[in-house]
Amino acid sequence: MSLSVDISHSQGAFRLQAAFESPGRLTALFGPSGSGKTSLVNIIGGLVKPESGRIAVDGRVLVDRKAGIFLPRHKRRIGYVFQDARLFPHLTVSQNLRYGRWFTPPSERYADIDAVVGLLGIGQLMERRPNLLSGGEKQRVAIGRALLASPRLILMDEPLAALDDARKAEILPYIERLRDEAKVPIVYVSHSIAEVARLATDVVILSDGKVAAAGPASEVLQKLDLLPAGERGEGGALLEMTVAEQDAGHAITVLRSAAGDIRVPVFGGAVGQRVRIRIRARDVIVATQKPEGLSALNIVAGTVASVREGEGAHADIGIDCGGQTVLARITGLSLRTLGLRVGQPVYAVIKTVSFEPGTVAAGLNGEHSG
Ligand SMILES: Nc1ncnc2c1ncn2[C@@H]1O[C@H](COP(=O)(O)OP(=O)(O)OP(=O)(O)O)[C@@H](O)[C@H]1O
Repeated sequence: MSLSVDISHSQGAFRLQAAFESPGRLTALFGPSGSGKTSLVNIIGGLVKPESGRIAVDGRVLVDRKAGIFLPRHKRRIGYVFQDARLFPHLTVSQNLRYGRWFTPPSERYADIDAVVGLLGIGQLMERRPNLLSGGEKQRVAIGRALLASPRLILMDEPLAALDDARKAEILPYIERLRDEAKVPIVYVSHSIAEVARLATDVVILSDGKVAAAGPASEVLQKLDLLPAGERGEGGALLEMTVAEQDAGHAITVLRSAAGDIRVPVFGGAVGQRVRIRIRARDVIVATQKPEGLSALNIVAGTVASVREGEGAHADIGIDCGGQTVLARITGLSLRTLGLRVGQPVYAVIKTVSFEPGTVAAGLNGEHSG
């Protein structure tokens, strides 16, 4: 899959100038309020014609101002999912879903209704009208309707923003399945690191209309200073691991990767299941010798791979643990006291209880670029 964007556009005093390439299945557009996320979504969707530039999805050009190409909205084959589900109130779920298919020529329909209903777990809702659905159920139906139009790209603009935490938790696994099984690239707008860390294969950080960083989620979420200020404390490493053991007696799950074992509060996956965990940089302690007599259950050996001193009193230490990088945010004072330098063997210490629900999730199925 591929999404290629290189556009500029002015709206009043605001100038959006965005260029990035994403090979991933779910590209998160991430940034603070007013950074240009919705403007970019509107340009990708064809609601706004950019002053200059080009956008292509899987090699298909949606707009290329130099070449005089501007595909109108209805020819872009883009499925939208907004914050509010926007279902037709007078139609049942089944009718809402089928509505999505009307506008796609039969020869171009790839989405099968039974498969979509199964993917989103909405089979028991088919005869209900939207007013009898919970917020999370409505959003699942809205995703189904978008998917049944057999789109070539799905644009999700803060689809969870209107839901409470319990409803968010309910719907996230379905978006993960969509990402892994639907074989259609997704652009996902959010300003929550928790969501982005869970879902994104690739991340584009927008700041004041410009791309501050773009690349694989595991790399971009380590650039703490580029993350929106309010979310910086949530940034850190994303590690791909496998469920190795369930220690029911202690309500702990042991995860394994080349980085070593990590113990997290019990997570319901089966042994062998791939998971992705987020380790916040602020939850990691660096030790130059293996600590003993410590309550923290996770002591992971590694080597200092990078040292970046921030503008404040802190420093970000990248620790290579068996090929995956764990990031630690420590004070500049600790950096100097410990004399940390690239290549030095160290231990990353992480408390098990720092892995709250949502920091451990199903891993990516299939290849990164899918
Ligand atoms: N039609 C318009 N005319 C002039 N300025 C506009 C127009 N639409 C948006 N803007 C400005 O463009 C900037 C980017 O807005 P945009 O809605 O894209 O940001 P955003 O990142 O999606 O924000 P949020 O997270 O709050 O939705 C803002 O400063 C906004 O005021």
